[in-house]
Parts: sequence; structure tokens; C-alpha cells
Amino acid sequence: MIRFESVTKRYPDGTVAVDGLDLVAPSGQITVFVGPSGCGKTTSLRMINRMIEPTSGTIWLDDQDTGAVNAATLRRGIGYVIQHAGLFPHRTIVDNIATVPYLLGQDKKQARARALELMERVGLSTTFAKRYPAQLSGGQQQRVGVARALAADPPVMLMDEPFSAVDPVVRAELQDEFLRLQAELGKTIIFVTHDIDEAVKLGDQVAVLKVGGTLGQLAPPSVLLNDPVDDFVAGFVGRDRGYRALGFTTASSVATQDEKTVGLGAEAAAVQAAAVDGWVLAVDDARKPIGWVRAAAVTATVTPDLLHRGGTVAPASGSLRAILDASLSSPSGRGVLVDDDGALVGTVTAGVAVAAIEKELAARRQAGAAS
Ligand SMILES: Nc1ncnc2c1ncn2[C@@H]1O[C@H](COP(=O)(O)OP(=O)(O)OP(=O)(O)O)[C@@H](O)[C@H]1O
Repeated sequence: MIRFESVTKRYPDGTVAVDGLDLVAPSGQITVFVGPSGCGKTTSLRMINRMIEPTSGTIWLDDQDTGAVNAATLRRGIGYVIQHAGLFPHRTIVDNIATVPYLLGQDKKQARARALELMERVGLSTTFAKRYPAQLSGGQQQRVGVARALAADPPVMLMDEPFSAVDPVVRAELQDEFLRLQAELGKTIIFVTHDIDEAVKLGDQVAVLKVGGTLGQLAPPSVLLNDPVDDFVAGFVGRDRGYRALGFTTASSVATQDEKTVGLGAEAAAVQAAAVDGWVLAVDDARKPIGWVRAAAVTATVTPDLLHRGGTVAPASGSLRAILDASLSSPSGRGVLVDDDGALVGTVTAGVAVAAIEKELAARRQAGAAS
């Protein structure tokens, strides 16, 4: 657990970057600091490992006052990842990752073996081990940065905009892998970003900071989206927050309809017979959806080039947002729901998805009114 107790940072020029901050980041969870430029996110983060010393107040790491421990000792238990990875340009990837173990006097061979293992863990091919950072893409360098921070197996990780310097697709991949890794490792993580979408995707809880370094709100993402405490937080969270909040709401039950299906090679007559409103769903041998087929386009048999693969597929146990999106993005207007193995469960129209949303919201309103 990391606890800020009335922490203030006033820089020598008089700028108050952080002002009386109180918050708790629970062990084994991801706490995200988010807020507009200059709200004190980086300053707050760096005070935890004492790269910046607070002017007043205390930061506790479990029951230890961080101000009372030797800074070098403190940092040994705290991994640190920054934007652009901050790798040493003249060291190979494997040596970059093993930096801290080397410093701690660990056997070189052992440290290298562990570095190779970490490369695999963060989704990097070990064939890159002997390369230099400049020979890797931005996304690959960020993975090296994460592996390096994990090398000493610290219980705490501080991450300052680690995924900001890469394109949106790579960024989403890095986020997904990071969540998978954290599900295995259960580190106590403080993650800084200025991107609210990244914050609500990654955070178990999100701290929205205001310029001047005060806390706007500290809450789990769904609470932040559904119930922002004031206009500042509501404005920062964004206009489509109601829609995005659906990403954290699962349907207790969605009435799916059975869908007739065809396989590759199905004859035109079979396609015509199975089609509803001109469209039929194609599945493979394991009943996994492979695309929609426009019945009128099938002259002989269903071939791969006739498959429309555009629509999203939602897990039947997934969020209402995913289910609604599946229906809105489907060429047939029928969203495809699958089970945990990816096999077809049934389909829903946007109308059915909206009815399920209505039902959940009504239940929530009722629970709210009763409490
Ligand atoms: N060394 C310094 N001396 C004086 N003021 C500083 C110093 N470092 C940061 N500041 C100021 O402190 C405030 C908070 O800065 P900080 O970098 O913590 O914000 P941030 O939320 O991380 O910003 P960004 O999202 O732009 O990175 C800003 O007003 C900044 O100008």
C-alpha cells in the first residue's frame, strides 16, 4: 500500500505542484493518476521514490515512512518506467533489462537468463536480445522498459506515461499485455497518464488531479464515469461518459435470438433458405462465426471472398457496451454473441441491446433510490 498523507510540493520558484494530497493506493492494484497538463502527476509519482522530495507531508510505503529510509534502498523495491523507455543506447537489450540485477551484484549469467525470460513475458522475441535500443520500434522499446522495471521483481511499479509515445494500435496492444501481466504479477502500481480512456481501461481506481495539485476525485472507473463529483471531473471524463460507462456494466441477461448458420461451401439454395432480411451468418466447424454473407451475392456456393468480417463480436458475458457495439457494427443489424470458447451463442439487435441497457439502468436507479 502507498499512502499520501497531506503531501505538498512547492518548487523553489514558488510553484505549488502538489497541494495537501491525501490518497491511498492499495497493494496489488493499479492506481492511475490522470489530469490536465501541469496538475502534478509526475511530481506526485516521483515523490514516491524520492526523485523529488516533498516539501511537507508523508508518503508511506506499507508502514514505512519513505522519508525515513535511505533513498537508494527505497528505489530497489520500486520499478520505474517512463515514456520513450529511457533505455541506455549503448547497451544491448538483454543488458538493459539486467541493469538493476547487475547493480545489485547478481551473477551475470543468472541475470541474463532472467532477462531473456522477462523478454518473453512482455511479448518480445528473444532474438532481439543482442540488439541495441535504436534497432527496435517504439512499442518494442516500451516493452523493454517494462521488462527492465520488472527485472528486480519489485513489489511496487511507478509508470509515467509509458505507452504515450506509440501509435494507437500498438498502444492498445501494450495496454492489453500490461493488464494480462498484472493479472499474473499483482504488483502495486501507480500509473500516470493524461488520457482518460487509458485511465479507465487500466485503473482499478483512478485519481483525477486538478491543476494546483489537488485531488478532484479518487474512485473506480465505473464510479468516475457514472457519478463524477463535480463539473471539473465531469468535464475531464468527457461528454460520452454515459456510453463509456456501459463498458463497465454487464447484462444480467440478454435475450439472444437463435441464428441459422451456414458453412463455407454451402449451396445458394441453402443460403437463401437460412437468410433473414437478406443476410446469413457463416460459422466454422467449431461454430465460431467467420463472417456475414449477403444471400443475393451467392450465385453458386459460399466462398471466403463473400464473407463480410467487419462487425465486432461480443462475449455473451461481456459488457453492454460491447454487445451494443456488436449490433451497431453488424452488416445484418444483428450483433453476434459468443461463449468463452468463441462459439456462437446467438444474436441481438440494437433494440434488444438497448432494452437490456434500460433494464440495467432501471435496476440501478431503483437500488440508488432505496439506499
Ligand atoms: N523543477 C520545477 N521547478 C518549478 N516548477 C516545476 C518543476 N517541475 C514541475 N514544475 C511545475 O509543477 C507543476 C506540476 O508539474 P508536473 O510535471 O508534476 O505536472 P504533470 O501533471 O505531470 O504535467 P504533464 O502532464 O504536462 O506532464 C507544473 O506547473 C510545472 O510547471
